[in-house]
Amino acid sequence: MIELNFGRKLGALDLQVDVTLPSRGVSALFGRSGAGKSSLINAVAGIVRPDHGRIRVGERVFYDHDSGTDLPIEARGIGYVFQDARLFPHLSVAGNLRYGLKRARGTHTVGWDSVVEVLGLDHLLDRRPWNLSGGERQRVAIGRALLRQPSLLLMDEPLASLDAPRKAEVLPYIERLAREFALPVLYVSHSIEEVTRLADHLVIVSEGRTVASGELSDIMSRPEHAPLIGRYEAGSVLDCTVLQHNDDYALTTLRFADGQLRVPRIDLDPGAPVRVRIRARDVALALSRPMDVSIVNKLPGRVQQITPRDGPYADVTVDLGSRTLRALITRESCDRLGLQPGTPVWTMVKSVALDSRSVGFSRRPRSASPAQAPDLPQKPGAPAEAD
Ligand SMILES: Nc1ncnc2c1ncn2[C@@H]1O[C@H](COP(=O)(O)OP(=O)(O)OP(=O)(O)O)[C@@H](O)[C@H]1O
Repeated sequence: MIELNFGRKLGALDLQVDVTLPSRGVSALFGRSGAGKSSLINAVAGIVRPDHGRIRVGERVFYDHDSGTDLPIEARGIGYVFQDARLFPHLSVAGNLRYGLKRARGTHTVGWDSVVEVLGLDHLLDRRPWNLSGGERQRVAIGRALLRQPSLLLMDEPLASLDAPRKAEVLPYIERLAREFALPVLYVSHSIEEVTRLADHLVIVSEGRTVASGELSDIMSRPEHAPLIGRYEAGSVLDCTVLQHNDDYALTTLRFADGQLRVPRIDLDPGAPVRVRIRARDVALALSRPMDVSIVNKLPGRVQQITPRDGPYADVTVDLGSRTLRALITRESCDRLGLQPGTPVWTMVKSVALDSRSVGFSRRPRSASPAQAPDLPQKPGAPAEAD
């Protein structure tokens, strides 16, 4: 585990961190600009020294105020990827990668060939940084950080300087590295779309404090976090697998623990793991099974919690069986339908709300590979397929 329990006053920022993170997979640090995310990972890297507390990564104590332990930056075995690639302009791509390898410490577990393959760098090795696109430069920077054989990879908004197409190009590489190399990644971002695609664990940072920490889908599903995530973007995250495609209608059916979802066609084989983010504002509720509506995704459940917001809206959390789905509806509709905790309802999600741009489908980095994808049982009472 990674134990981060420390504080530091930085100008007006009172950084107070208290979280335990898993020692594998991607832990995202999410929060608004100025929340303290960079300061937090800089303390882990040894660039910022805490005033008190403790930082431990696995068995290694990086910082412990009480015992006076404060490992120098070089001794921490950290890989760091910044917003800008910071490559050496006079070195080729291969030269930049070799620089990482030369500075490696400890056992070499990350090999040159696997880094080149996973990050798609083979055809770039002889090129100079000025000759690369922004996305390619970031892939080289990630490769260089990995070849240092880090015990922890820190990534501070690594896509922030890229335009949308370059972001889309680099994201699958980051997903893949988290799956292929068994090292923890701390990933700083203020983009919920990126976080949803990449993270296993989510930490919300607000005004210098770590205000929520837990499994991504759990933290995303809690209405109290909506103001921190952004009211427009807040919603639920469902881990699914591809069931089948309908080529005539260009649709794909996904399966998850509580039923199925039909979405615009996605180019993945049946069995492939996929993560779907469903915004609360895209979910409607009905008291009986809607028969004559165009919406194809209809899932039964029970109201679990109703959280009225200031203004016209209420957040309704619906228990689908083993997962929850959040709906944002008006308080007026809530009253008109007489919704209470326990009320049976049908949730409805338009397929067109689940396109890859607005939602972000993703191969899940840490789930089973397509060949091993679990054959999820159907919940009794769940519809045989999205109808
Ligand atoms: N050494 C310092 N002295 C004074 N103030 C500092 C120092 N370091 C950081 N701060 C302040 O702390 C606040 C948080 O900065 P930080 O970069 O950690 O936030 P962030 O969440 O990463 O934001 P962004 O996404 O914009 O990078 C900022 O207001 C910054 O000015």
